[in-house]
Order: sequence, then structure tokens, then C-alpha cells
Amino acid sequence: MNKVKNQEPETMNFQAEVKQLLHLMIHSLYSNKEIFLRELISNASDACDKLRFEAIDKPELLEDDHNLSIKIFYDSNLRTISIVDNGIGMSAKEIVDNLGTIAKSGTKDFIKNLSGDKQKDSHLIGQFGVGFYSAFIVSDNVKVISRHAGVPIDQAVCWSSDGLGEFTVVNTEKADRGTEIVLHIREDFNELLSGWKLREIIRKYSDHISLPILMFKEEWDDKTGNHIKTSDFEVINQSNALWTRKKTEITEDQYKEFYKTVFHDFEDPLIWTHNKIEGSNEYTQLLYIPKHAQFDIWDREKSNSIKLYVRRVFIMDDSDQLLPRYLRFVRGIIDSSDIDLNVSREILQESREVRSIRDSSVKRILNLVEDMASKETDKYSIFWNQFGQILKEGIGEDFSNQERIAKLLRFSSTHNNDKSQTISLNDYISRIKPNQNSIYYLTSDSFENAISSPHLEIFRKKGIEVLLLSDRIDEWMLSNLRSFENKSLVSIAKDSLNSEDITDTEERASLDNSSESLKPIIDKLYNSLSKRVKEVRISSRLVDSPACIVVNQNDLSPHLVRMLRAAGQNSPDSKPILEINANHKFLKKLEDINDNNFDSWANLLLDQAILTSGGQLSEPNIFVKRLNDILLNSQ
Ligand SMILES: Nc1ncnc2c1ncn2[C@@H]1O[C@H](COP(=O)(O)OP(=O)(O)OP(=O)(O)O)[C@@H](O)[C@H]1O
Repeated sequence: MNKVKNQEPETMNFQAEVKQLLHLMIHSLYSNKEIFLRELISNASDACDKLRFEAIDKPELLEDDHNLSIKIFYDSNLRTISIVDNGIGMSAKEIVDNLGTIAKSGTKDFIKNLSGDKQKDSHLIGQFGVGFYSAFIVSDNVKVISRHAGVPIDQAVCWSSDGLGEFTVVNTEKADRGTEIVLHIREDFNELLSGWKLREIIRKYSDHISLPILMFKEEWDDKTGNHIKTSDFEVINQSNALWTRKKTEITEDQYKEFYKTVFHDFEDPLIWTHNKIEGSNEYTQLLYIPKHAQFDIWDREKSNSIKLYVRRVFIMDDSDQLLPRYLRFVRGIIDSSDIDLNVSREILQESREVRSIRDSSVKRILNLVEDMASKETDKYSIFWNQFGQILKEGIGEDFSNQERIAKLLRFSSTHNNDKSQTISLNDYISRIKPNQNSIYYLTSDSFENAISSPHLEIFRKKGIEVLLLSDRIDEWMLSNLRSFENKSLVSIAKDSLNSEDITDTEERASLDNSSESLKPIIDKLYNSLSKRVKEVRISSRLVDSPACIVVNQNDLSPHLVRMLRAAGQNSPDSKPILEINANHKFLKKLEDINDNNFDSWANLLLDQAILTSGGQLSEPNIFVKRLNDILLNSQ
């Protein structure tokens, strides 16, 4: 069928990452051998989708072969399995680029994370997507013969490799458009070389592929006591796009297998929603939330994983118009009856239909997530741990749904002092003290820093709950979420505490007295520290610690300043306020310190307040010298 022309094959090296990936994949996915067929059928189906789309403008690409299909052959004597499609095909350049390198961003980092531990690696590789390279799990040699649609028969290409380090490419002839992949099966996978086994795998993993998957019919032969191949093809799969079927006719397993094939995931999805919308704008949505974040989920430039179809013709799978960025973890299919088949990205941006599909998809996803949060808390905690930080982006990005998203947020809290994020804003409100008008929170670099912060002391003493936030996105999120259910969100590290929540009349009077009687020492401290602080004052929030740092309501929190600096950004240099504990021994001691040593003591007090508030000292060597001077002088 395919004739290699008299020409020397060119040998090339796989990209280093491909070599590593192949090695690790063969090693760790050995027991998931069946997925190779799912992946290759999925690629074949994508190739047919692409051809169908390009042929809308260029019908000549279809040549005289209009019936798109995928054919599977096997030969137990030659030990081969072939996957043949009449899709778009690949040019020589495409074959070298696609099957010699990995174009995904973040590949290097991904490979670094692979540990050699089979189980962990198989999960990670699953999230990454194995695709074509999975052929090498079961094969010791793979040949790919391909001709791009529309190019002459003698401009086909044959790619071949044993998956160890190199591949060869040579020009060839191929009568039929599309791609043929011939796998030479390893000795230990004999069971795959059977019509029965291959049919079973196809029905299990690829039943929902919308194209017919064909194999030679086999008939029982009494003489040989074997199944014998006939020369007639039969269709193995249901071959209608799964999303077009009625919900009641689709089993859970079919939904799961569809997801795994189409989105190249190893794991079942966490949850999904399937809806047919009828009326003036008709479309079908099948949207899944995965169990794990994709490896490149933090890349905000990453395109959405929503495949857009128009009347079952695949149009594109990287449109940013179909879902907002903060739902980029969702994967799925949207099939519209109303969008024009020739739609371009630019038209999508303007399209009223697309806007309404997007709004409805957001609603469906939020409904799904809300349902999970209220009825399936175990699932919700998986969801929250994987995608909570991304969902938080929605607080600032999607004001029309801000309230709904806010209800879905989960936090660590002093209520249970637990690092896991399980407390909702509604939980907080259900426990709020009578007359308490604020929801208190503390942001910090880590839960450990937050939970040991001196800012919490008075709240613990008074039994007022504080939410502890330590995700990078939290500061930004809170700058967009000022209140919830009419309670304002208030940082306990800022000077805006509602004093009525944390002090009673008697305590306020005593604070006023202290401020009066300690005025000389407060002034003296300010004199020593005026270059470093904005103000020194008596604190209402300290119980055990001698001092803490707070900032003005409108200043950036020290935590945010640190994050901005770590990201290489300039942040305004605003001085903090030093709050001191009027009842602490340190204060009494300060009154006895002579003028020569007072500066050192004052600075030491400030340094430790910065440290316990989660900050860092800009000159740690000076801090150590001061500390040593004081320790040595105290002998
Ligand atoms: N049968 C085929 N026909 C045409 N092109 C193909 C075929 N199989 C693979 N390709 C090309 O090779 C590329 C790489 O395939 P591979 O399966 O490794 O990754 P992918 O399908 O792009 O990504 P993933 O599997 O992670 O979704 C594909 O994107 C496609 O361009």
C-alpha cells in the first residue's frame, strides 16, 4: 500500500524531554497498557475533525473520499496493530515537530517533578496527557505513515522509531489521505493481538467517538476452531457523538470514558453537567470538573479546555470566549446549532450567541459546584484543594457572580485551628457574636505564621473567630471583596478594628489611662524609632506579646508588600505603626533602661514585633548585634 521511495531515511534525535518522558512512561504506565488505543483513536478522531473543519472552506481537501472513519487492523503473525484514519494527515515538518518534541509549556518542570515512583508518576503523567507516545508502552517499534490532505500521493512521509532515543523520517508514497500508525507489539502483550480483545478495548474506551471505528468482521470457523477474518468491515462503536444522546441513554461509565478519551485524563472526572438548551439559541453543553488540576493550570495564558462544535463539526478548542479565566479548570464540549460554521475567533468575540452560552455555562458550573458544596462535602474538599485558589480569581473577575462565589470560599480559621480550608463565610456568620459587625481575617505567608501571630491574642481571649488566609491570591481577592452579608471584612493587622468588638467600656477606660500614664515612654520610643515607624501607641489587641506591627487601613499589608517585592515589583515604602502592650514586663523594664542603651532596646522591641508579625528584618546582622549587646550587658 505504501511504497518507500529510493531515498535514505534521515535519522533525528528526540527532544531530551521526550526521551525522558518515554522512558518514565514505559516504566510507570506498564499496567495501563490499554490506554494506547484510546489515545491513538482520539488523535485519529481529532485529525478527522480538523479535516472536516478545513474542508468547509476547501472542499477539494476531501478528494473523493468523503466518509471519514477510523480503521483498526491486526496481524498476529507479524505482531502488528494498525490504526488508520483518513483525516487531515501530517506533512514531513509536522510529523517531525509533533512526534519528536513536546510543545506544551512547562514540560521541563513537569518532568523534573517525576520521581521514579510508579504510582505517583502515573498520576502525574496522566494529568500531563500521554497522547501519541503511549504507543511505546506496548510497542517496540512504531511506524507512522502520513499524507496531508490535498498534497500529491508521492509527498507522504514515513516516521519510524523504537522509542529509545532516535527516529527516522523518509519521504514515501501513500494513496489514501490521512495517517496510518503501525505498532509492532512487544512480546509481553500478546493478548492485544486478538480481535476479541481489541473490540473490548474499543467499546470500553472509545464507544462514544462520533466517527465509525471499523474492523474486519470475524466469523467462527468450525474447521479450524478459530475466528476467521472476513473482508467485510463492521462498525465496533456506537459512533454517535455522546453529547447528542439523551442523558437517560448514557451510563456513568460512558460519561467517564468519554471524558478520559477526549481530554486525555487518566482519572475519572470529579463531576459533570450535561444540558440541552432549546429555544432561540440552541446548544448542548457537556462540562466536566476534573479530579486534579492540569499541570499548567497556573499559566493564565493557557487556553480554555472547551471544545466548540457547530452541529457536531469541531470548530476550535482554545477559545477564551466560552468560559471566563477563573473557570479554566473546566473541560468540556459545547455544540451550538446557531453559530455560523465559518465562525472565526474575532466573530466569536462579538457573538451574542456565544455571550449567552458563556453566561449559561458559568451558571451551570456554579450550580454544580454549589450542589457539591452542600450535598457532597468530601467531593467538595477535593475540588477546593485543587481549584479553590483559581475560583478565588472569580471574586475580582466576575462581579455579577461575586456573591455566589464568595459563598463557595473556604478558609482556615481560629475556630478549629486547622490548616485545612473548610470554613465558609456563612459558617463564620452563624457563629458571629451578637452586635459584631465585622468578619475578621489575617493574611500571612503561611498558616503557621498566621496561627502564631500576636495579632490574634485579644481575639482568642474574647472568643472572636478570625479567618486565617495564606494563599498568594488572598490579598488581591480581599481587595475585591469588602463585605459579605452586610458584614465588612476587616484585617486584624490593620488599625481599623472596631474597638467595640474587642474591648468593653471598662477596658477602653483602662487603655485611655495607660496611654496617658505611659505617654513619656511612648514618646521616648517614638524618638528612638521615628525613622522606622509612623507612630507608637498602646495596643488593644495584645495579651501576651510585648508589641506588634499594624498598618493604616489604606496602606498595603506587610504581607502584600513582601509578595510584591518577591515578584520584583516596587511597593510604596510606608512605615508601620508599633503597638505596645501596656501590661507587659518589657514596658516596665524600658522605664529602667538608661539613655545610652535605650535605642538598642527600642529597636529590639520593634524587630521582634516585625518578626512575630510574620515580617523579615532588612538588616538581620544589626538585630543580632543589638541582641548580643543587650545580653552581654545584662550579665
Ligand atoms: N492521526 C493523526 N493525524 C494527524 N495528526 C496527528 C495524528 N496523531 C497525532 N497527530 C499530531 O501530533 C500531535 C501530537 O499528538 P499527541 O497525542 O502527542 O498530543 P496531543 O493530542 O496534541 O495532546 P494530548 O494528547 O495531551 O491532548 C497532535 O497534536 C497532532 O497534531
